[in-house]
Order: sequence, then C-alpha cells, then structure tokens
Amino acid sequence: MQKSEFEGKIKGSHQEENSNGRIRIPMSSLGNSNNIFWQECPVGKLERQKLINQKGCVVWITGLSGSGKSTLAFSLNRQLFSRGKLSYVLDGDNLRHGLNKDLGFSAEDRTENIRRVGEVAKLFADAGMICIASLISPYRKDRDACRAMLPDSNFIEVFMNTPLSLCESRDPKGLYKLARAGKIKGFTGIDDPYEPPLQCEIELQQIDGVCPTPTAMGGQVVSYLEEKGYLEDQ
Ligand SMILES: Nc1ncnc2c1ncn2[C@@H]1O[C@H](COP(=O)(O)OS(=O)(=O)O)[C@@H](OP(=O)(O)O)[C@H]1O
Ligand SMILES: Nc1ncnc2c1ncn2[C@@H]1O[C@H](COP(=O)(O)OP(=O)(O)O)[C@@H](O)[C@H]1O
Repeated sequence: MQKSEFEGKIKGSHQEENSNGRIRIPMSSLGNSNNIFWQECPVGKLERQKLINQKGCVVWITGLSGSGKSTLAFSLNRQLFSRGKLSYVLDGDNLRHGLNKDLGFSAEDRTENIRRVGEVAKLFADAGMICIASLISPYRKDRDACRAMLPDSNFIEVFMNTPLSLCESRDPKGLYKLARAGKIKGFTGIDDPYEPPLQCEIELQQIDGVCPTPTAMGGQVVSYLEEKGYLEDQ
C-alpha cells in the first residue's frame, strides 16, 4: 500500500491492519476528541497526481490589505489554467463569507482563520491541486505552522512586499480611510501588526518605483513552479 504524507505525521503510533487490509491507527486523544482512528485511503496521493497529471502544492500569498494578493492569485490561477494545470484560489475575503464567517480580526481569530485555511489548503494539495491561498496572514508563527503541515517543501510562500503608502493610496475598499479615521479598530498596518516573512520562496515588489503588472507577477510565480518541477508531467 502506498504510504501517504498523513501517515508520516503519525509515525510511531500503534498501527493495526484490519480484515480489509486498511490501516487503522488508534489515537486515544486528539484535540478535543477521544477514541478516533486514522482511516488510510487505498488510493494514494501519487496515484491521484498521475491520474490528473499534476503535482499538488500550496502557494501561500501574504501581504497587507491592498498589496495585490487577490490580483496575483487570480492572475496565477488563469496562467496555470491556460497551461492545463488546475489550481484553486482560497481568498481570505471570500472564505470569511462562509467557512470563517464566525471569525473576526483579533489575534486569536486571525490565528484560527489561518489554521483552518492551512488545513483546507493541505487537503487541496493532497488531492493533487495547486492551491493558491491569499490572506493577509500577518503572523509569522501562523504561516510557519501552515508550512509545517505540508511535507517536502510543498509550501511556497509569496510575500507581496508592497509599501503601506501604496496600499493606502490604492484603498479599493475604503478601509484604510476608515481605519485612519478610527472607524475600524485593529486594521493591519495601521494599528495592528504585520510581520514580514524572514525567509520566503518568492518576494514581489516594485522595481525602480514601478509595480510590475499582475501578469508579470503571476509569470514570476509560474517560472518558480516550473523551475521546481511542479508543472512537469506526472
Ligand atoms: N481589521 C482588519 N484588518 C485587516 N483586514 C480587514 C480588517 N477588517 C476587515 N478587513 C478585510 O478583511 C480582509 C482580510 O481577511 P484575511 O482573512 O485575509 O485576514 S487575516 O489573514 O485573518 O489577517 C481584507 O481583505 P484584503 O484587502 O483583500 O487583504 C479586508 O478587506
Ligand atoms: N500589480 C499591480 N499593478 C497595479 N495595480 C494593482 C496590482 N495589483 C493589484 N493592483 C490593484 O490594487 C488594488 C488592491 O489589489 P488586491 O488584489 O485587491 O489586493 P489585496 O487582495 O492584497 O487586498 C486593486 O485595485 C488592484 O486592481
């Protein structure tokens, strides 16, 4: 049976093979649940990737509000689609309409927001998809925790290093204006922190004071994926 990356996570656990040849790994306690078992799926990640001719990974785009995260995510999504590679965008704003609609913007809620999206992104990558997550994700430790969920460097962190002044001048939703007027409290970059990555795979920024076009930025990420073999036939 092909071993999945999930199995590695629970190495050392007592494993049992049942009459169907399926591996059951008992866990007496995990989070708030007791007596739960890992069910190993007989179709593994490598088989899925071969079937759809893709290699799953997570492209995690972080940056201030207005830095261009969604724009890059959608450009990358389109460029990959044109090359016959299926990707899916998990955008912070959109997820807060559903999966994360119970969360606000306190440090705890942002951490939970990123944790949930990290878990979902991991599932997409396990399915063989190129998952593009675009969230402010202001805390380094939260992004690092998502990275740690993904094995074999399948987490590609992209930092939109757009100056606050430019983000604020764009202000497409008028939120900076409200934050400056004190009508939104705890707005990232104004009165809430943003911790830039110390080591990321890709950093996108202005060149000689000019912001590259969304297509050029998407192209830079595509080139990285190509160089690292993510777009090769499986
Ligand atoms: N207080 C505060 N701080 C930052 N952003 C705020 C806030 N309140 C609302 N918004 C809007 O929410 C969008 C960010 O959601 P995220 O899920 O990406 O945020 S986070 O990763 O949990 O920090 C963000 O979207 P983007 O502008 O696309 O980044 C804002 O439109
Ligand atoms: N590379 C770019 N060049 C010029 N304008 C951009 C670029 N990327 C984003 N923008 C513009 O900046 C604004 C914010 O972009 P958006 O993708 O919504 O940022 P975020 O998702 O980080 O909040 C939008 O009006 C968008 O059209």
